[in-house]
Amino acid sequence: MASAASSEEAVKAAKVLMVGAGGIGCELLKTLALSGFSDIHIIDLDTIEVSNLNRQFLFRQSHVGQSKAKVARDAVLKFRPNINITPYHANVKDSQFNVDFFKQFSVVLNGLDNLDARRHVNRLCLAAEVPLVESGTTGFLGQVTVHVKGKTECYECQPKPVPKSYPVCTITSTPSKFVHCIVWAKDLLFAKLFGDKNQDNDLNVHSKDDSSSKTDVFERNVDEGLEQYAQRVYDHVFGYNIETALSNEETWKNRRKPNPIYIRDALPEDAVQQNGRSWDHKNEEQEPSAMVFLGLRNPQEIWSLADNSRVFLEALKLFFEKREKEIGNLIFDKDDQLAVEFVAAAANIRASSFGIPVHSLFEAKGVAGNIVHAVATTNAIIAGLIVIEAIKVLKGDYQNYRMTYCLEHPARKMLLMPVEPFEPNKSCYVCSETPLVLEVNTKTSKLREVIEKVIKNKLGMNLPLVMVGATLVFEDGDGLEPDEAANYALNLEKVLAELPAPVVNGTKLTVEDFQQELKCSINIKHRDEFDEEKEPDGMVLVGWSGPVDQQVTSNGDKRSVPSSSSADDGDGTAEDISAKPGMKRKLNEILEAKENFDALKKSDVGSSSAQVVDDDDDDLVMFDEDPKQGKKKRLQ
Ligand SMILES: Nc1ncnc2c1ncn2[C@@H]1O[C@H](COP(=O)(O)OP(=O)(O)OP(=O)(O)O)[C@@H](O)[C@H]1O
Ligand SMILES: [Zn+2]
Repeated sequence: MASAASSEEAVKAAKVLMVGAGGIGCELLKTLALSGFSDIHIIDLDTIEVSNLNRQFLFRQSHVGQSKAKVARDAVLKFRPNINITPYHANVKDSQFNVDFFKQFSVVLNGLDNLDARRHVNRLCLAAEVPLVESGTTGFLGQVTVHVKGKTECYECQPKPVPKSYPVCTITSTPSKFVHCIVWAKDLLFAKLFGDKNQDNDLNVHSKDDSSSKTDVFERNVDEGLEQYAQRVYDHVFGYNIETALSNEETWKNRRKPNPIYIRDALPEDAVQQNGRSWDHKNEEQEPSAMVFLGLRNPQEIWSLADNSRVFLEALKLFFEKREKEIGNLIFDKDDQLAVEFVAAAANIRASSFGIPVHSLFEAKGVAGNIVHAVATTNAIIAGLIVIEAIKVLKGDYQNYRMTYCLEHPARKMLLMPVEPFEPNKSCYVCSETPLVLEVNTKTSKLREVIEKVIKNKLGMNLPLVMVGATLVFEDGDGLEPDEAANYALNLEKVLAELPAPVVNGTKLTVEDFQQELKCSINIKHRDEFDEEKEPDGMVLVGWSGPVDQQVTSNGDKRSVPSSSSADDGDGTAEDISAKPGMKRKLNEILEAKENFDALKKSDVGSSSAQVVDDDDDDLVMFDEDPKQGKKKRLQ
């Protein structure tokens, strides 16, 4: 029992940092405490919500609104009063959690739900040389990976699958699946009516009366009653726009034609009767809901076209009546009841028009919010595996490190698929020193664009510093002298070739983020032209296929499984895995369970909510999980 004893010692001596006290985190904290860990620090930025209570069992109704990290600590101290748990109700990206902070820990354990925070922790762990055990779950799927500097790959060594996306024309003109109708309702119609009016939008906004003018039919006319306005929008998007689309016969040669739907067809009798109703003033406090107003109680019920039409009109009116101040700034949020009602109803009416099966509000919400319902048992299994790997890490037992996948369909009676970890990727810019290559038009692109599009967005740096040779051309962050700040602000607006130290073909840039202690070199390659559709940034990081376009976010960090990470060809086969450098072949047998493997490949394991899985070959981004990020969209 020598190794058991040493495990015990390792556990006792360990000082552990847990990041995230959500679904996985609650299970993890409990398991750590019950396994003998006695010095645990927890960071979580969030407070407890009612929707957490079904699986984050350290929390109770009375804790709603309180810090997750603090309540989790108190709950565990009740059954392990003699251990030390230090909570931080804070963002792990805060500057207090710098490299020195990370250095005090023996191991870091992630129970996060987004790519941004995961990348940040990865970088700090590398800089502090502290091992990281990463994890993620999506419904029945889960995974745990071990990242030890120099021994295994880092979290960013392999690209993560980008979120599922759809060609714009499928969304605007030829939907064939319910998800296409949802994306239309959410990213086009909802955004047009309630979001930023200045954003590009592919909805046809001109009516037949004034198709030559610039008037936008979505603008409410002065003196136009709300009911009249709502009906006009309805008729435009479900009637007129469909008729216009039908006039292009080519489109429908090999497709089923849609039916235009006008309000008079959907609600022949009572369309006008809706006029003049007023909100129940006694219930002024309640969240406005078209469903509640219309007496539709069951979100799992499939509504008729008439009911969907009523919900559509009512929700639109309620936005104007009750939430007018927000109009112009709204971004679809799956937790916004009225927004979900509007999007569900609009998607269903569009689906009816295109002969696509309609769905309940509950199902529509799941699709619109990219929700995969979290499974408490998966979280518990994953938390157990994290502790197992953490103990190996503490003992330095690196021969036995495993990344483990929790599968949806047990194969050969196996629920878990352990895989030997990959070696570090020699061309990973995060954990190796391989320079990146940036193709850019140095005569037209400004420094600001390179910093925003490449250094911050793609490379994930928060407070970058940019050097051209030995000349500092930009620095971010507090503490700059006013003249320095002014100088950098000037540089930002200069094109690369005109910077004080000119950036031209062959120049080497050094970019650095002190907070993340990450430094990398970028070799500049001048290129005159870029394809607007395929290369919308107007610059390309050559060979870079990392988690670039991951708006993924709010909740949707995407972890990759071994195969999908290699050539990004989406063909996840056992061969792909075994061929991966550093990968041992002994798991081929297990990998024959292709059903499991495909499930893993498609489902982007890594968070409690994931992209909608779709089998189209489209690769255009329409989804966006992080409301702070702009919508990504490219035409094919
Ligand atoms: N940057 C961050 N710093 C600290 N904690 C974070 C950060 N990003 C995410 N978290 C925390 O990670 C946890 C992830 O847990 P989980 O996936 O269960 O999400 P959740 O928000 O609790 O649930 P859901 O999103 O399903 O409603 C959350 O508690 C969240 O607050
Ligand atoms: Zn790496």
